Amino acid sequence: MDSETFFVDLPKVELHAHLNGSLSPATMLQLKRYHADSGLEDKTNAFFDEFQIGAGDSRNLTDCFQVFSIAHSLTSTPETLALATSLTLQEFQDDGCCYLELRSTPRDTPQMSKLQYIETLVQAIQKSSLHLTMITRLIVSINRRSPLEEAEQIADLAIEYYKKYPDVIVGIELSGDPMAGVFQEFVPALSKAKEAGLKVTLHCGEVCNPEEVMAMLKFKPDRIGHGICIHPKYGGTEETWSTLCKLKIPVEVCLTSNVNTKSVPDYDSHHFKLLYDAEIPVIICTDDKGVFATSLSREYQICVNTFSLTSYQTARLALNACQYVFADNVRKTLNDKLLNFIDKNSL
Ligand SMILES: CNc1ncnc2c1ncn2[C@@H]1O[C@H](COP(=O)(O)O)[C@@H](O)[C@H]1O
Repeated sequence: MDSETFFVDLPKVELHAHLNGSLSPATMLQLKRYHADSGLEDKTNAFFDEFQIGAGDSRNLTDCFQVFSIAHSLTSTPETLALATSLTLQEFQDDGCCYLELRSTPRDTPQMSKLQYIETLVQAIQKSSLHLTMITRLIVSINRRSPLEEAEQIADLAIEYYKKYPDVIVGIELSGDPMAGVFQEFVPALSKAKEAGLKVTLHCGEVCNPEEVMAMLKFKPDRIGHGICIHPKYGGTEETWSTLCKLKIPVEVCLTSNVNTKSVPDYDSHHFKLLYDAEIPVIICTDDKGVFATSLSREYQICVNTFSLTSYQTARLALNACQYVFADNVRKTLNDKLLNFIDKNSL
């Protein structure tokens, strides 16, 4: 088996993928075509080529948050949102993903309410599950820029939909520009969701803010995203690092996203190695595969090549990731799939 095939064939779980950042150029083109065919206004023409942030791009993490509005303008009706979701799910499956936790921020648009946004995603996921082998679950996102009433509203909707569709909705998360908003103010909304049974993941340490990192770790989320500025070498403190080492909260690691937004200088100096060596659970993820022109199999390949992991270590990485999926009832199925792959390939 050549190495590229190995990384695609390896059954992988994707636990950190923002829907509107995951739209591939092919999906965006289909959405544009849909707009043209149905007479919907397409405001993206002038900006379409600006969507991807590549390796040599001069844009940074702050600039990155502006590009999402390009995708947003193509997913503002229930039909386009459903189309974007089903095309994206198909792409993850084609890349060898066997379980996906898709995340997205419900938003009001002239054509749909937040409630319709969640309903549309749930329906699109359920419909796709009829022909896909990949299992998909949904994490509802709260944007750090949201006013508190909106965060509360989203938490209430997440709880309502979790009760209605417990086999689709599994968690809630906090994301968006890390320079905006104050974590503590979102704690009541997140706690309410947690008490109702939803799992919680937080974007944590994407920029240097040790006080916030401490508050987030003390909140004891089920997972954290990125976890860059936690070790003192990366803008954290002894306290933030020792707390993470003690709590061993699993970290969703997004290599290319961090390199392309210049949150870390290059792959070699990515904090994956520190986390891995400290035996903190790490899950390789894409973040925004469309924006950063990547795929889950490519992220595994980059990780393995950068840190010289053996095929056995690679398979263990994918196997361990299964333990941290929010849908407890599919863990065994995923585990068995990986063990089968390891066995079949004599790893
Ligand atoms: C690069 N690192 C990141 N850090 C923080 N938040 C991010 C992000 N990448 C994406 N998002 C969040 O996901 C939204 C787009 O998908 P949805 O409209 O929700 O599907 C962005 O607007 C931002 O809030």
